[in-house]
Amino acid sequence: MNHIISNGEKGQGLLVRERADVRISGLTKRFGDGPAVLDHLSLNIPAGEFVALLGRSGSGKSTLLRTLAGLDPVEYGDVVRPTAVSVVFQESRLLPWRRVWQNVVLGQKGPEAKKRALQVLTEVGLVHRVDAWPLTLSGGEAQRVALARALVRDPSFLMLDEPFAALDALTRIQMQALVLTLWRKHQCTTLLVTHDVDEALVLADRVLVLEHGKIKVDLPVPLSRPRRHAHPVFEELRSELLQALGVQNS
Ligand SMILES: Nc1ncnc2c1ncn2[C@@H]1O[C@H](COP(=O)(O)OP(=O)(O)OP(=O)(O)O)[C@@H](O)[C@H]1O
Repeated sequence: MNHIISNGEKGQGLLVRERADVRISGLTKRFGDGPAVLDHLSLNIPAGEFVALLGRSGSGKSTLLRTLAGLDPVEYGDVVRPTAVSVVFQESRLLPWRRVWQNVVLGQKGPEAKKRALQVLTEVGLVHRVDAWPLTLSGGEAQRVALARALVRDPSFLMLDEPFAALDALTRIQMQALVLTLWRKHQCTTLLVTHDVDEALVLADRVLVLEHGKIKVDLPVPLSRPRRHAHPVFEELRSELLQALGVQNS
């Protein structure tokens, strides 16, 4: 059943429904009297697609994601997205006074909840830390718990806001591989916000660049996975994206 969460002054606002595709049309967002951060932005993400969103700092990536998640209101325009969504942020946002498994199934108690936590913690390779306290986890482990907490809700739309930005290079590569495995298994529509062009090209079916409140570049990645950085098409796409971001390609 469709359910309108917030009625826009113009457009329908945010509409949630069972289907797993995402449709955005004419989305406009400004803070106070400032310029439009999102300016009549339109975008469709078919069910199951993995999309990466790049853009310079301050270009509105997090604002778009927060709006899709329902954390910021839709004031102008229409957003239609699946009911079941999960978001993973750069920081794991775990409650330090709850054990790992309790953080995963926040609010649920009893043996069934713990069993479910064990299932998803196994998927993210962290079942051995099920009873640990968050403060004893490494940064990578904490993000695995955040991923498990996202998965436990069985999302049909998964949003990742620079989830690996604070991790070292090796851990980031391991986490990228994990995200691909989880995406394949769960087949959820996925939107990854990142600053890392190579990360976008390794993971996504399609890479977007946000600029002046609009999608400036919408680039399909016609490469099978696993992807090699040295592949000529990979290098071509990297150059194109770096140019779009105004970065010199050395
Ligand atoms: N709550 C807010 N109040 C006022 N301005 C805001 C608010 N949130 C974001 N902005 C402004 O909106 C613009 C876009 O911010 P946003 O965080 O979406 O960009 P971003 O592309 O995610 O940046 P970064 O890559 O640095 O994380 C920025 O100019 C920011 O200052």
